[in-house]
Amino acid sequence: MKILKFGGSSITDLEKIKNVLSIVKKESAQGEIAVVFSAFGGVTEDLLKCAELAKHNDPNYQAMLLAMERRHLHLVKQLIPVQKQSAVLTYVKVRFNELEDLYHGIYLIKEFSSRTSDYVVSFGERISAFILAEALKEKGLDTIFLDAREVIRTNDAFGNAKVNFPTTNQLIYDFYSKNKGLLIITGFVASTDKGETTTLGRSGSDYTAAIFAAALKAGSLEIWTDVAGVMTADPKLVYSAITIPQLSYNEAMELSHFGAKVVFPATMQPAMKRKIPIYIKNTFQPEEPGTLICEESETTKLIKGISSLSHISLLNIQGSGLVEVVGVSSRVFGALAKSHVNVILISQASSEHSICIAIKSADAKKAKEVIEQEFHYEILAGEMDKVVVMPNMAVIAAVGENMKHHPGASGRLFQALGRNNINVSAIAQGSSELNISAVITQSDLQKGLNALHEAFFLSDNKVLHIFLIGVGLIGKTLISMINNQLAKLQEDYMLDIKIHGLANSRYMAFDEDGFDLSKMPVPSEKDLPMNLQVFLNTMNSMNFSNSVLVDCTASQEVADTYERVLESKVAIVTPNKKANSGSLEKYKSLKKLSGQRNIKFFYETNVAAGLPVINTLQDLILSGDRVIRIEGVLSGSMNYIFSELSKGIPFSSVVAQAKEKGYTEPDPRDDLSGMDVARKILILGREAEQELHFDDVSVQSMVPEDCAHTKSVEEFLEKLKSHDDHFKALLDESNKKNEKLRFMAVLENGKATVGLKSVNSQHPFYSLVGSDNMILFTTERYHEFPMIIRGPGAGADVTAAGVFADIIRLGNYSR
Ligand SMILES: NC(=O)C1=CN([C@@H]2O[C@H](COP(=O)(O)OP(=O)(O)OC[C@H]3O[C@@H](n4cnc5c(N)ncnc54)[C@H](O)[C@@H]3O)[C@@H](O)[C@H]2O)C=CC1
Ligand SMILES: N[C@@H](CC=O)C(=O)O
Ligand code: NA
Repeated sequence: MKILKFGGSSITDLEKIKNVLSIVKKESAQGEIAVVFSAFGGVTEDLLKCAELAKHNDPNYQAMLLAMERRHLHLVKQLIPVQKQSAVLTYVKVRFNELEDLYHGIYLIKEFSSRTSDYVVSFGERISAFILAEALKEKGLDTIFLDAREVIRTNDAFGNAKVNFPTTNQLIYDFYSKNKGLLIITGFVASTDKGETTTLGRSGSDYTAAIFAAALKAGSLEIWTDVAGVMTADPKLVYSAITIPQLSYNEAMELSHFGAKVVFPATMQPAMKRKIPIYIKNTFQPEEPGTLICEESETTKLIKGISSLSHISLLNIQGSGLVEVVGVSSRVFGALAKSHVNVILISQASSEHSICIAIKSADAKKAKEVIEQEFHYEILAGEMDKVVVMPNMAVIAAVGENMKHHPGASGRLFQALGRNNINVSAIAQGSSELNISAVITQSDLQKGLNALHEAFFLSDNKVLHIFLIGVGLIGKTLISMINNQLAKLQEDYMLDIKIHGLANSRYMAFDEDGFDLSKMPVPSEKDLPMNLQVFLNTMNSMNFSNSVLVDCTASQEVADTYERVLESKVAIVTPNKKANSGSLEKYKSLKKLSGQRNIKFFYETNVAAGLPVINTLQDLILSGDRVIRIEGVLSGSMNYIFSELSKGIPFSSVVAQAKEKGYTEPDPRDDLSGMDVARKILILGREAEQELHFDDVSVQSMVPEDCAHTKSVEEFLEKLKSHDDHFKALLDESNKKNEKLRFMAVLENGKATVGLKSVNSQHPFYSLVGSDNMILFTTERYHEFPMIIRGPGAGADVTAAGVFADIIRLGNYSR
């Protein structure tokens, strides 16, 4: 024998009802069953609303009642063939006539007691189960309608009546023995010894089903609902939440305490007592296994689920008067109990100097008052401080019996929170080891849930969640590099990378599951118009742990958001130089923010693309070296341009080629004007801990005066042609001396110069070719001979690879 229960959400309309009827038919073919039904979706609420209207003398209750009646009559007509409808229609009509009388009474005396309320709402189940029993007959099933008021006996605590189990069990058994057929039972309703109607409280239909399962010693109990079982976390907050295959009764209790609303285990007690397995099944995906709740569940996972409670306040009670004084906690909890404040979590360290208590925020003011009252004299005497209230907190909890046998659960939990920069304000774990709870700020809750979910449930891989602004040359190359390398990273490095947000200057797109990178997802008109604020808000609202903003634009506007991004605990990786080469204050403040909050900000490609320049310099400084002089060819495009020029190609053509090859900035005037190199030497100087401002850099521009204000890049390149001779003359002059033209930067004594030089064959820059960069660091340690870094310093591949390497490096710091 198996008991099935269908809630209101499974029977809201004709289509859903038909689906339920076929599930019942199928199940009944496989063995003996009995079925408990709730009222049709929304009916209980409507019955109550109607009563409220009547009680407030609002005649509109009549129209509402009529609508309810029509809804039920209509369902009868749709479910039962015409020739058999009349008896069922009569049953429904008689019930609604009774209801009409009842409401009229409420309307007249303007009173709606809990006794009347139970009677009124009982009509919902009584009508739905009756109609469904008749409809099932049409499917060839031999059903027997059972109004549970006949068999479930309770006291007269209306609204939440207590069951008299000995009598109830006997009555159920007797009814079952005398009536052979498929029992269709009204959920939720019961009656007193005197025959007054009562109801069984929250999730009462589940309770009815559990009572029947216990009384009939059922082999199992199935709760059919509109979700796929109990999930590992709230799927509204954790997109990757999955169904938990098995839970023990204890685990189900713990999870439900924290608001997993699928089952309310108190209602399952009768079944649990008899160790009857309970299945939570999805009416709309009946083939899915759902969740099994039983005495001892199996699992390979360390925990079963992650849960949370919002709107919590922490009270901190502390002072020297607490230490080694017997009875303090009894007084604290006594005072709270007297004023009906429920304590959710308690934590006291062995120093006994403070007691920390989590309660509902709604109780915080009252709790502070009563505790301060209780300790009035201690506070006056300075032995105890006033109670400190921390509002806007949440409790996050990992639940599972397996923690008992395996060390490391709490380590994993706190590591995941810590790596995501989530501060833990209080901790509690009972010796049952069924639950570890941490109190965190409410605004960190979603991120915390996701961090824990990743840490405990997803593969053991770390996942970086990327939001990429700038899907241009570098951005696209990066996407395809990640795509090519993903499998290897997942396998060998246990790192997974997902891109959830993409934007160029016109459009943006999001994907909670992560874009399919093999399809080169470039945002277009089918997506959303780009709006930077909306992009960042969406990124924050997705609230992934290990989120990274990758900025592959050259945009000042995007760079200006970095502080806000870091503040929202999202790491940044970027080749965009605008943030680090702006004001010195801005540069310092970003570094400080990233350092203090431990949110990474990586920008290796700001200088010399993928060449390890920034990291090397940072290592030198961190290990105590001091930079004396930096000399560099820092522009791949400029090196290419002057190298190619020497082959006799006109200047304007080589500039166009450099752009074509992806060496230049989005606007090549940024390279030719020396601005790009100026930015780079400024960044290097600042990385070398020098207080450099833009004014400290003198720049020689290669942009002819009349080309400077051209409106477009095309117009600029066109106009540049008229200056080819000028550049040819510069080249000839250098050639005459057997020298080469190099666009270089030098930083020494707090001043930098950027410009074109002619260098002889002795100079290290003489041998550079193509898009090469070369950087010479003369430092206290590298004094006699400088440290030299050389190689291609511009281009899509070497830049995207550098950005990619920064992203991978981030993986080392995340969980
Ligand atoms: N090309 C290279 O060799 C190197 C480039 N970089 C840097 O990489 C960055 C990207 O360069 P490329 O990919 O070559 O440029 P690109 O012009 O090909 O791509 C830039 C992308 O950013 C988008 N964009 C611009 N402003 C935006 C905004 N406000 N909001 C959203 N999207 C915006 C554009 O629509 C475009 O998709 C630049 O900062 C550049 O300095 C750094 C090292 C080397
Ligand atoms: N335009 C730059 C590219 C990298 O910053 C260059 O030419 O070096
Ligand atoms: Na670099």
